[in-house]
Amino acid sequence: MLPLVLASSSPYRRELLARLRRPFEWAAPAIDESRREGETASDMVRRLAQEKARVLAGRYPRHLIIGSDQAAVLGDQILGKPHSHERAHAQLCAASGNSVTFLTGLALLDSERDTCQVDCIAYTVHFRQLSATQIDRYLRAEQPFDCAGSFKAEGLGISLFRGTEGSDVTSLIGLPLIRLVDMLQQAGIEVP
Ligand SMILES: C[n+]1cn([C@@H]2O[C@H](COP(=O)(O)OP(=O)(O)OP(=O)(O)O)[C@@H](O)[C@H]2O)c2nc(N)[nH]c(=O)c21
Repeated sequence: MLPLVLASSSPYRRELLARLRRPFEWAAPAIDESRREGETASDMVRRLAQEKARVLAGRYPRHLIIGSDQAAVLGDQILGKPHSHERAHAQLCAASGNSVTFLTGLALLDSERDTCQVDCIAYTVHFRQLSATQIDRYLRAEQPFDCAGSFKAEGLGISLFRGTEGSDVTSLIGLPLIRLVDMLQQAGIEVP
């Protein structure tokens, strides 16, 4: 059975993968994450998930490598990680009263056979009407500045939601575990 590698710098993806109780190594994939002209958000996250896995194939040549990438789509905007209070505030102001769809690309690369399974999972969040004061209070309490969309759904972020739609909340948090279990099974790894 090939050893498992998570191609990610995200602590949240590591926490999610640990739920499956299989040993794994992780390494940060250094790739250019910019969107190509004319590329849809779902094509982009599928491509970037694969690139994150493939960039580590030289270092892990007989492994199953997991890559993932997320984009938050609000109308014609793509919301990335805010990295600051000001940008997070702007993202949540734009999301207030609206719906944001999180597209999460997932790739499982068998670097020995050079075969790759790829998918994109959608999860939609409907936001409450939020005042500037509520947004400030939330951001000071949770500081979700390394999270696309500027919240942590597993934490206080839930208080910002009017409702959600989607089949796997782990895809919202960053790594779609239900689909990943299918892919691992396809690659010969049984979970549980
Ligand atoms: C909506 N949401 C997004 N994120 C994080 O936002 C980031 C999306 O950004 P990314 O897909 O570009 O990944 P990142 O650059 O962090 O890591 P990489 O794998 O090395 O490329 C991921 O780290 C997600 O885990 C979230 N993290 C948590 N804990 N909770 C959430 O609700 C949540």
